[in-house]
Amino acid sequence: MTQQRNPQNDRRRFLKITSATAGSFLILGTKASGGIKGANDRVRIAVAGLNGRGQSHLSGWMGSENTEVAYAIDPDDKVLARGLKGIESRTTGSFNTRGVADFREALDDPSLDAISVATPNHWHSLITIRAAQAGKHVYVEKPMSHDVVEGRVAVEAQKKYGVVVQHGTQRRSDAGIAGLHEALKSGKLPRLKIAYGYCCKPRGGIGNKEVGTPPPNLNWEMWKGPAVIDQYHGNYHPYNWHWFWETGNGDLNNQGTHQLDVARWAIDDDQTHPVRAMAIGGRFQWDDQGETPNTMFAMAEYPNGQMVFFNVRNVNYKGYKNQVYNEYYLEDGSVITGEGRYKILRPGAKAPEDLKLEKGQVTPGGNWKSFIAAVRANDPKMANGNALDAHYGCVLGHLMNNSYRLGHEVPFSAEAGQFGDNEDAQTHFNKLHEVMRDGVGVPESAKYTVGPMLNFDPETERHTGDHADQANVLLKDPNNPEFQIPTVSEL
Ligand SMILES: NC(=O)C1=CN([C@@H]2O[C@H](COP(=O)(O)OP(=O)(O)OC[C@H]3O[C@@H](n4cnc5c(N)ncnc54)[C@H](OP(=O)(O)O)[C@@H]3O)[C@@H](O)[C@H]2O)C=CC1
Ligand SMILES: O=C1CO[C@H](CO)[C@@H](O)[C@@H]1O
Repeated sequence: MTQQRNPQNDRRRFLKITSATAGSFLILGTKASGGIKGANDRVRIAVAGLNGRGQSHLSGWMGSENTEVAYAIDPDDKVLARGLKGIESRTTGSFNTRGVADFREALDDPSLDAISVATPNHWHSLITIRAAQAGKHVYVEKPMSHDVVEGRVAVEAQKKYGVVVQHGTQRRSDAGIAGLHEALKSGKLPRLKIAYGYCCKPRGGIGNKEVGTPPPNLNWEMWKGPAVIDQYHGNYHPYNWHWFWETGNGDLNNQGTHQLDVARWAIDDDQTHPVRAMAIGGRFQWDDQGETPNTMFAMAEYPNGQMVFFNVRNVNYKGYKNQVYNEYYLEDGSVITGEGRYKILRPGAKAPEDLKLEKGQVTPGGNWKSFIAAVRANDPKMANGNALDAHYGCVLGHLMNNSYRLGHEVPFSAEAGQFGDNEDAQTHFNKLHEVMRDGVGVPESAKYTVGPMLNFDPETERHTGDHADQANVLLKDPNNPEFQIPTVSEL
């Protein structure tokens, strides 16, 4: 996937894409409607990935003023045709949307302003990087990166080409959450000790599917892209790619990316990455093909001593408690809960009290309209959840996952956690363990996977110390030759 700079494009340094994809391009189109009606400042956006979240992207852009979906992109003929039909019926033919299997074709169009990415995770950084090089603004779904190294390249590409990159962490557009974090950082509230994220939503196993040949409607090379996958099986798509390491990041960096990002956002502004991270968990009860854990307790520590704790719990059971939110443990012993409408339980108090806070600073309009406003203003600073914040939030999860992936099995017991002298971590892990033992009914014969405490250097973005050699391998996925992530110096 080689690209060369085209100096003729002054506005966005459009890059001509020189390499062709394997296989032929599929070009479809919605019914032409007598031409584009919008004024010159109409934002023309491409949507990549049309199956699930891509539908929300389409609705978001269709609900934004003077914005046209110029391209619909999907490597699956059937999904693409269905997507185009939906666009046509929702816009009564007023868009002139082109359907393509290969995003590079959209990036090749000088009249395109932006691309929104709702593909599986292994594509997010590469499309972001190539779009930035082509001078296109990017709305990229969470997690912006599938590994640590590609996330950094995406950050540098955004900086170099000056495009807007907004991360699909829509809580970044919530002025209520921004207000709480501003209050925590300004000293109006007691100092934050632990930012705790929960991703506890019930899910089920995915069974086992035989390896075989991809269906004829799927351009498998374009689906795989940068991910090295030995053999196709039907469990990769749609959606269940989340539970395989080469394409997904488990629920920690799936649903959990939202809560990881909120937790990291609450940490002091001068902190970038944690210096230590570890995780313990397992894939309990489901006898299936999935690789990522359905249960996890993880912790990370920043250079200033502030911590992030995280809890993933997906195994359903009678009495399941849904927890998809954040909590804030403060140094004076207070605990803040609630999202948007916060309550604080102060030490010694019998009940929590309402926390009345000023709204914080965000670009207004919610996640979709704020992005369009930033694109129209050509101002990357207006992004609610910019590339750098996206990187820091995603890396937090990647480091926890790295620890888990290097873990060893120990008996399923409350003593399994190895948190040094961190009593808070032991207390919170014990709560998870009790739910898994008493609620879910995980048998004593089961095993936890306990990851090592990994050290990380926030400057070099490399693991250091014990286990560094193995952990550094996990910082960068292998890529297929045609879809290599460029290095920063190649940008
Ligand atoms: N912010 C939010 O609240 C949410 C965010 N998301 C994020 O959105 C992303 C998509 O998730 P979801 O829709 O659930 O996943 P799906 O698997 O349902 O959809 C992904 C789509 O992308 C297509 N695709 C694969 N490769 C490419 C490519 N190279 N170019 C264009 N399209 C491609 C897939 O093709 P095929 O049909 O062949 O599989 C599929 O249609 C994820 O990263 C997820 O984290 C998801 C839900 C909510
Ligand atoms: O299951 C899901 C629904 O909510 C999440 C919100 O981002 C998705 O990413 C996830 O795949």
